[in-house]
Amino acid sequence: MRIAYRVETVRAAEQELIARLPDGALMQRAAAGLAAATAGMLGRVYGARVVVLAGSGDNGGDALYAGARLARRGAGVSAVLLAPDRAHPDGLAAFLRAGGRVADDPYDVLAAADLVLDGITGIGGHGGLRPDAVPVARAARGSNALVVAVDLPSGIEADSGEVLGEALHADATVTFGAYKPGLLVDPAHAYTGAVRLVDIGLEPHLPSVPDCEALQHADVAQLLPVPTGESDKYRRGVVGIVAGSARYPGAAVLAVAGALHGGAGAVRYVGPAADDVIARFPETLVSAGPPAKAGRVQAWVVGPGLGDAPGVEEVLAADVPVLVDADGLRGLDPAVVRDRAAPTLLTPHAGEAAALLGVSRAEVESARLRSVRELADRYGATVLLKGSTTLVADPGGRAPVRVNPTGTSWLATAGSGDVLSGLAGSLLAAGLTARDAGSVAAYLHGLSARHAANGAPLTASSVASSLTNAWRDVYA
Ligand SMILES: NC(=O)C1=CN([C@@H]2O[C@H](COP(=O)(O)OP(=O)(O)OC[C@H]3O[C@@H](n4cnc5c(N)ncnc54)[C@H](O)[C@@H]3O)[C@@H](O)[C@H]2O)[C@@H](O)CC1
Ligand SMILES: [K+]
Repeated sequence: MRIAYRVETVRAAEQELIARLPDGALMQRAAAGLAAATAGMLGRVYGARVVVLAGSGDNGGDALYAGARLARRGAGVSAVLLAPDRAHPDGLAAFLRAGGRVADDPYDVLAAADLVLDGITGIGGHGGLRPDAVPVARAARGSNALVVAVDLPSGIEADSGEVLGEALHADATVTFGAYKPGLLVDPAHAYTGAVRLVDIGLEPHLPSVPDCEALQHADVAQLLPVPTGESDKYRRGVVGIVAGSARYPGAAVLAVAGALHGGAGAVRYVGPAADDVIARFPETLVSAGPPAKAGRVQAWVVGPGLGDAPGVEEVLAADVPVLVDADGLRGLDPAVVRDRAAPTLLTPHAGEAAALLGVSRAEVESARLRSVRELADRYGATVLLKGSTTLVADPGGRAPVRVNPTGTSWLATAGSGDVLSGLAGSLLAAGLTARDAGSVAAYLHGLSARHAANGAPLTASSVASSLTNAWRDVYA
């Protein structure tokens, strides 16, 4: 599991740790880790041209101390001080002692740099880069140098993953002590490049429950339902799919395809696309009547391609977990969802989430963490917000928000959400909690898309059929 903590928590842990260490020791740990990681990226340190962008806080201090270490190893290191009279005094002194130089002209040194250390702001920065830092950041990004963010890319919001102004797009980020939510969640995540965590001994001082977490292969392998000797198709769980319409029969087929790959013992389909579903997947149990008459299921999926057809409230009246997606989300009444005793999982994309929250789509996309938490609270339900970094939140902030790390932009294709809903519904029927079902489904779905795309456009059908490989991948 990759876990992330908000700034307040990181600072509290740092204070505890600092109290037990000699003055400045923690910053030295950070700088040593940063210099080692940077040296690895450079390959050859001796003779390399490094530029340190140093802001006025401790983030600049980290960068200056790391610059000093690189200078001692023979790199030519120049510092661009964004606030010359407020630069970290001890860091700057160490930097100068090691042979580092303060640049007369930032643009000259940046044009010739092999590597730039971005120490403008770290966890103390808010509101995007200040106007005077913007041209320097742009020149760094416009050069041929590798840009390495110190702790986090300057200009992003560490806690929320928002980018409120301009930020410096890094090729890699070296972060200290713990991941921060903004390193995992878009849009900020898109600025980080590969993220490396440097251990500074913070872990024992951090609480056991983080703010965000991202599953890894091993976590998913543990959560996936595996049949045992006593299993039969009913004990493995039956998932019911209420989807499709005369206009959108394909959504039914894709949701069923996802469900068949999700580990439930059987898939029931209820709706007008039964012929299409059977033609493609003869193993599906189909029925034309209302959901209540379809036979027992352990979870329902309702919504993909449903159009204006009714049926959502009827499904929500069932006493089993229900996943509501797509058309099923339109005008969904929070009171109806809140009154349910069994779990509910809502799976909106940004546009659907915006409609439910009564805000613009852009607002949801720029503040994904806040939006998913707000929706979960409003509906008293687990919410999976689809997108570049899919998020899964439980209501009441009880559990860390899950951030899916496997997404790929190739997934932005028609029908891929239908596959996801069937897959997650199948996992619900197999007995996973809404939060686990949603996050495991998002993980497999992203992995499957990477298999299916392999560097070229994919189709939703191929995402469904590659799910088998994604499962194997996770177990391997
Ligand atoms: N507390 C500690 O012991 C440790 C802190 N560390 C480093 O310290 C950093 C936090 O240091 P600080 O709390 O001093 O904060 P930062 O260095 O992140 O930034 C604060 C400074 O930046 C200015 N600033 C704020 N927003 C800005 C903006 N948008 N544009 C330009 N300037 C802006 C502020 O006026 C302030 O002077 C961490 O990110 C990490 O790099 C590490 O050395 C590990 C140990
Ligand atoms: K930074």
